[in-house]
Amino acid sequence: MNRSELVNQIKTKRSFLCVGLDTDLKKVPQHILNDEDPIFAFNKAIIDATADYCVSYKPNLAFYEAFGVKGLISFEKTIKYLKENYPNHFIVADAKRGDIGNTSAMYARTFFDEYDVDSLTVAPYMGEDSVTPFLGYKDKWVILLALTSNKGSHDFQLTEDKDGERLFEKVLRTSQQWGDKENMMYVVGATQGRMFEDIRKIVPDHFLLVPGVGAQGGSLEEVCKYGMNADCGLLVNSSRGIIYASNGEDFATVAAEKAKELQIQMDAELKKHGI
Ligand SMILES: O=C(O)c1cc(=O)[nH]c(=O)n1[C@@H]1O[C@H](COP(=O)(O)O)[C@@H](O)[C@H]1O
Repeated sequence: MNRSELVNQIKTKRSFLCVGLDTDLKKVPQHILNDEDPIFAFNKAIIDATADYCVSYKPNLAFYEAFGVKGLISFEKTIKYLKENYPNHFIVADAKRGDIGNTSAMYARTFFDEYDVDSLTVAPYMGEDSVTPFLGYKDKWVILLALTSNKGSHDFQLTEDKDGERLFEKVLRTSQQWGDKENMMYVVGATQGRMFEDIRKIVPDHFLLVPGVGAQGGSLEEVCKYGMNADCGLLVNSSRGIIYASNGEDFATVAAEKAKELQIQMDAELKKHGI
C-alpha cells in the first residue's frame, strides 16, 4: 500500500487505529482453545469484529514464534485472511529486525516476498547497510524504531552526544538519507507525550507508528495535539486494550466496542485538525 492509499483509507474510515494482534493463548477465552488453530481462530474473530473501526493490523511476531512452526502457520494464515478479506487494511509485521546487509536482505525477502505484508518494524542501530535492504520493495515500508514507549527508551535513545543531539534525533535525521516519507515511518511511543513536538521538528511529513495507547497509558489526545500533521501522519496502535477487553464468550463484541470508542475519538481529532 502506498502513502496516498493509506491517507485515503484514514480519511474514508475516519480512523487511524491499528489493532495489535498480540495473541497470547494464556489470555484468550477458554472456549477458543478447543479450536484446532486457536491463534488463528482468535485473530479471525477479532479482525471480523474490528475491521470497520481500524485501518491497520499489527501482529507481533513474538507471539507467533513462541509456538514454533505452528505459530508461524497461524501468522501466515492471519496474513492471508487479511489480504483476501480486508485488502485495504495496512499490515504491519512487528518483528523489529535488522542485521548485516545480506542477512537483512533475507529478512526483507521473508516479510515482503514470502508473507507479502505492507511494512516491517526495523531496529536502526546497525546503521545504513542494515536498513537499506528493506527499502527496495515497491509500496513496502520500513518502520524504524525512533523513540519507543518503554522505560528503557531513556537508556540509549534519550542520551545526548557532545553537541546536545539525542540519539533518537540522530536516528531521525540520519535515516532520512536512506528513505523518505513514501517508504519509511518511525515508531514513537504514545507515552512520550510532548516529545512528539521535537519529533515533528525533524520529520514533519512522515507517518509515525504510535504504540502505547491503552494498556501502557499513553494519551491519544496528547499524541494528536503534538504529533498529527496535515495528512494525519499517525497510526495509533492498541493491542491488549482491545483484544483482551473481555475474556468471555463476548470477547469479539467487546473488542469491537473498544475499537469503536477509539475510532470515535480519532474522528473527533481528525476534525479538530481540519482533516
Ligand atoms: O514496535 C512496536 O510496535 C512497539 C514499540 C514500542 O515502543 N512500544 C510498543 O509497545 N511496541 C509494540 O506495540 C504493542 C503494544 O501493545 P499494548 O501495550 O498491549 O497495546 C506491542 O506489540 C509492543 O511490542
